Amino acid sequence: MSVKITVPATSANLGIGYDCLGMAVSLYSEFTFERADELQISGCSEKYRNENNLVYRSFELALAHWGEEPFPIKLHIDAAIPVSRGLGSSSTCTVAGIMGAAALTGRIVGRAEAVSIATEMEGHPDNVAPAIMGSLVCSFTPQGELPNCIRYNVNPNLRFVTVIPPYEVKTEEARKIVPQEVPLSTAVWQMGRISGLTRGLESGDVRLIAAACDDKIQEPYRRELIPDYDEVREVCLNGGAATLWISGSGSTLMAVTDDGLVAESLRARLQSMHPDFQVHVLECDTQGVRIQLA
Ligand SMILES: Nc1ncnc2c1ncn2[C@@H]1O[C@H](COP(=O)(O)OP(=O)(O)O)[C@@H](O)[C@H]1O
Ligand SMILES: N[C@@H](CCOP(=O)(O)O)C(=O)O
Repeated sequence: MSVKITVPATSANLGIGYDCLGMAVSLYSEFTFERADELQISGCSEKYRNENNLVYRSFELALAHWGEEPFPIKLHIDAAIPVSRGLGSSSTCTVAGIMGAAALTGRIVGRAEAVSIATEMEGHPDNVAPAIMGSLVCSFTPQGELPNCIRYNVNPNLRFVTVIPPYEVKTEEARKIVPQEVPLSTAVWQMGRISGLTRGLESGDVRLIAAACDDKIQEPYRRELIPDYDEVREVCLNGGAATLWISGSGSTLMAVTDDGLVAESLRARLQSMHPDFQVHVLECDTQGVRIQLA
């Protein structure tokens, strides 16, 4: 028996919601698992074809949670989501490993448990929660409890113009430049805007989305890691997008519009300016991780 796990890309933070907001989007990576006599990994770069592969480490972690011994697998990865661009490639690996372990051992794993194990692996729930649950998710973890995940619908008229530069930004490095403490005034600034952004994404009110998207915690520091930030932002805002945020820790930039024509025009313009970038018009993914037995 083989099992195919499909996991959506995720845009974490959405600018204002550092480490607590994330949204699943319509770009996917696929992971096919079957039992084998020895570990075999294909479809990814050579450096990941070993037992340190994040998918396999997450597979082992999930088995350990359930008191099961690890066993070798044949794993094939078909990833449309590029690595270290702020679209949650690491979360796709983590989520796939957990769901692959459940499927191959015949275990039913609920979304809450999957989010909890995945958060242990990732360190923060903002990518893994929407990758598992779909849609827009706000997560927080009360002391000593499992993560609480609040799922919001996203207005289907919204389009996310996703601009992926050819260079990486490693999340680990991008976390180091975010100040560990903020003044009270910054905390207050962020709180109101997080509420405004979730309501704006639900209702499709792009004016509210634009007003709320003004982060002071991480974007002012991380934009320095993305040489094309200023130019892409200007093109998107002048071209009719409501706002733009750094997706996750970058390097991807994501502009928001409720006008499909604006989205397509921006995609064409940015792609012709930067043939070496990937530029997609994405929608919110409402389903999250999918499992198919073959
Ligand atoms: N196909 C893959 N196989 C194994 N590990 C992967 C794969 N894709 C991504 N990863 C892991 O995810 C890491 C990238 O994570 P990160 O820097 O957080 O960026 P991202 O925004 O893409 O999640 C890689 O260094 C690697 O450890
Ligand atoms: N909240 C995290 C999100 C990182 O997302 P990624 O897709 O860049 O891995 C952060 O901002 O560090």
